[in-house]
Amino acid sequence: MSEPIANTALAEAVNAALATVIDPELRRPITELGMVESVAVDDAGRASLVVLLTISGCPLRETITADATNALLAVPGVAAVDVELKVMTQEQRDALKELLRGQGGQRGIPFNEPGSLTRVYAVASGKGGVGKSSVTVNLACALAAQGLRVGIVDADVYGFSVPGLMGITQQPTRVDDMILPPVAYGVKVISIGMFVSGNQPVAWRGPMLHRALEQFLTDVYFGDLDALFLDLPPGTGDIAISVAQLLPKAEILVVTTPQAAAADVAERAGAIATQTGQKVAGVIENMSYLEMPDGGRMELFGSGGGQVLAERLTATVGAEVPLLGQIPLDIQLREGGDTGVPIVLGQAGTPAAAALSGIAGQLAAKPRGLAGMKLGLQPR
Ligand SMILES: Nc1ncnc2c1ncn2[C@@H]1O[C@H](COP(=O)(O)OP(=O)(O)OP(=O)(O)O)[C@@H](O)[C@H]1O
Repeated sequence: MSEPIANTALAEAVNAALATVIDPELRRPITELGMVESVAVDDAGRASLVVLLTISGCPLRETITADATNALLAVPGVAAVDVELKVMTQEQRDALKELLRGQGGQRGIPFNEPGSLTRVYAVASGKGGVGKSSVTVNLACALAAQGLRVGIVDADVYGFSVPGLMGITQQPTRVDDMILPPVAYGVKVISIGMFVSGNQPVAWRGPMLHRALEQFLTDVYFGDLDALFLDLPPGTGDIAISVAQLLPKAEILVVTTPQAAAADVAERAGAIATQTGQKVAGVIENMSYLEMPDGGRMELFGSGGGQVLAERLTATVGAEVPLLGQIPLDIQLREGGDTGVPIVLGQAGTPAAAALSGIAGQLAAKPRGLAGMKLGLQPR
């Protein structure tokens, strides 16, 4: 253990600097997480910092080392930095888990707690290939870019594609029974794809899917989120039912193409809400048109499907279901998906990115979910 820093002003500046170092997975200052074991600065201005990692193979050790070094070098009076990495003891890890999960460290789905303000959106579609995953990823990134805390659960078990769309190759870190999701563009992402090796198909049936989703929602540490998106498999299968059971507060976002036939199938995906008691937050029409070089619009997949679907769902569920936006076809949207840089971040000026950001803006404008919130009144 090193000596405490004698110079109070320097000690304060060093602590303040370390408080700016954010753990890349937990997204909280390393000082709050009990990750700073000790810090000392000698007369020559050489700082010695001991950082406690959650697990020995922590994939982000280099990021933490570099961030802590840079933060300390910015402190006047610090000329050089040595970082020693150690691993937490079981006791320290337990204390960390308790800090993250709250007193008693109980396990459960945090988004269902009465005080949870997270808005949960289940992104559904009638059929595959309409751009559900691309829309999910872009909405999440657009909200994160606005400073919101956002997570994605890629529950599209048969066609998981979110990690690829966001350029994520890192595996989740396990801290005992707690899973820390990789973060890309400020969005915490967990996917079935991170738990199967290579490109193996997931041949799971209903009960297993339900358990996998339940585990994601219980064991993955998302922290306090403003919005959580679930990318569902296409159709009205088991997962949609599981989501309704596991996250009754989840609102459904239905993605469709403008084609009348696609809207017909999508209506079934949205109408499931009448059976599950969920709310339909809105319809998103994707692949609405292709902008021609002369400024004209070619409606490759017909037109009007999104509006018709919104009207039909409004009638079916008995509450206003708005058409939240129409996203044009854009090669750059597909390319952004292929390279792992969502179009709202990589090509923000394009009409497709503007349409996606417009939809994200409508979601961001909604107040954080207050339904079922406790008033916090205590009987005296
Ligand atoms: N507006 C668009 N313009 C151009 N390409 C698009 C657009 N939307 C989606 N795509 C492309 O269409 C393909 C299918 O999109 P995506 O994977 O997002 O669909 P999906 O509905 O999630 O499919 P599945 O349910 O089968 O996983 C991808 O290659 C994607 O890049």
